[in-house]
Amino acid sequence: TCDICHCYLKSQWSTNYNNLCDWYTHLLQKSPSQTIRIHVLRNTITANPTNIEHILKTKFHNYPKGKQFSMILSDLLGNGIFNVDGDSWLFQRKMASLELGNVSNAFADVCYHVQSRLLPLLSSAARETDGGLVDLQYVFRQFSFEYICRFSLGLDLNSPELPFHISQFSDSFDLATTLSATRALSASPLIWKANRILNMGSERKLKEAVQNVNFLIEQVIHQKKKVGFTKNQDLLSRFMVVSDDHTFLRDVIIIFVLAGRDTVASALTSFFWLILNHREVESKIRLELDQLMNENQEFATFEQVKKLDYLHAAIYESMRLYPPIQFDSKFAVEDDKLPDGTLVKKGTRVTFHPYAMGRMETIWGKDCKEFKPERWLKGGIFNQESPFKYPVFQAGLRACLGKEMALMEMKTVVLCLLPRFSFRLVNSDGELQFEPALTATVKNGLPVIVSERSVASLEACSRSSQRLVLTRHRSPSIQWRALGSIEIVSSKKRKVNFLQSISGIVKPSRCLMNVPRGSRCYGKGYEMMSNPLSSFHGMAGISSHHKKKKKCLPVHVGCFYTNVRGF
Ligand code: HEM
Repeated sequence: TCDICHCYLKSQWSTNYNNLCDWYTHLLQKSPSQTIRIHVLRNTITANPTNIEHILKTKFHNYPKGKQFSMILSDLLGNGIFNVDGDSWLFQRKMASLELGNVSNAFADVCYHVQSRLLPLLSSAARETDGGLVDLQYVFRQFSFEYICRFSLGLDLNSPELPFHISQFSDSFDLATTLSATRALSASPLIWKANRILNMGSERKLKEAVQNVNFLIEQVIHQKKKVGFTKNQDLLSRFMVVSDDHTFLRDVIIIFVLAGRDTVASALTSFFWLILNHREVESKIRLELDQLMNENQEFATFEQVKKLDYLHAAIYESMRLYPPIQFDSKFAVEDDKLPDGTLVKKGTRVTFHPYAMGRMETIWGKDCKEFKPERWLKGGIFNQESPFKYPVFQAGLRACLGKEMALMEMKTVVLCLLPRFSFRLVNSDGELQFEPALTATVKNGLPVIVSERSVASLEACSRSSQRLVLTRHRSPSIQWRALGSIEIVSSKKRKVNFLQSISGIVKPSRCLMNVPRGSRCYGKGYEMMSNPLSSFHGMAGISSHHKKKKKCLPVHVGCFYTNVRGF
């Protein structure tokens, strides 16, 4: 008799929505209590922050992960922290939080990893004529997998002594997570359980993949025992000091690989998709970095990274709209009543939905669907919201332990990539669509054209409708050559042809940039449009006035600049 259940059972939702999350979002937006119930799934789904505080904090002990969840992932995750409740969870949490507390140590490692793996990979792609085609989602998955292997297993992927090729591990790991996730999609748990007993179909493949993963981790443990591990900084070595139980060690490590890999890659993928669709945000990030770093500094320091409020806000904002873990469930131990009056029966499931929550007007206001990092800033400083409004890292006693590390890792990647490369989306239309997986995975990846900024830059402005901010580069004097002339459109939308308006040297306090000698630019807020006519040379830089005021200068540029050095 329930319309929602009817629609669910007949999959009628799929005529209007690309995925289940969007349909749930629609239902939650319509619900006065921001809570719905799918009776046939015995599932209460909520996007109500007060309910979430109740589930994750006030009544934490009534809402453990539950057997249903741990059974689905038990073959891969064993008794690792994700998959257990009670004392075993508490012990692992204490141990792991010691390890994850020291983000500044991890920063050095992330930098090393970005420089030795990520930058060379993108540079080689960018060297292709007209830029190289790369799938950023794939690149980020590889990067975060390799980094988390370094962090948790201590594997140096540049070392000739690596006990196996990293792709062996990542392929088996991928297969095992995908097949575990598909268990949750089967109509009844009895189906996959029967297949497991009979060792058939995807269950047979899952068993083989898990055996491979176990074998490879076992090899690492053996190698560590051979060469010694007490002085090592990685997570496995730390746990090996307190335990010799290989199954326990394996379970601990697997969780970290899972927790730290796909989440970060997913967050980076949607972040890049968003900023490449919102060039003004990308430009503000570049500007913020530029203002912070010294003239000849190659990479930001840890202390500098902590000061990047705008970037921090942009990352939070992108995960508000695209949380890597779109929803999460618990199972009620006893009957309960949520603060909004919804009754929850013992043994049933309660799901909270960060993806839907990011789209709720009741939480974020009328502009909730817009990508606006500014909503996180007060007077230019990042302003934290309640984690129950934003449970992207979960909240309460079981909140994500790797949050700080993940944020630092993401920021480091963004800071290293943006000044060096330009990215252009291959498919810039439409919304992101996701595949069914444990963490949000973009369907068909994120193909982009990457080119090195020092060679051909400002390519962002190839479409006249795009906005960008020209920022001062760190090198002291920048020679640049732009092909095409520029037309300035005043704030009154009166077009002034750039070449016609040549009449003296620009005043530094009022200009967009020091344009060719004799050219004139007007005050802030003017927009420029292209009109390919001729080429000119000059020095580029943002005026000290704007730098001091930390103001961004929005411009429209419609031409392709080539041979721009220094931007
Ligand atoms: C953007 C990146 C990340 C996001 C969005 C994220 C989100 C989450 C969420 C939602 C949970 C709760 C899962 C549940 O209990 O069902 C969680 C737990 C956890 N995360 Fe993260 N995570 C991220 C990155 C990381 C990283 C990099 C690490 C470690 C290297 C990590 C380590 C953990 C651990 C150990 C837990 C289990 C905590 C517990 O059960 O007490 N996470 N994370």
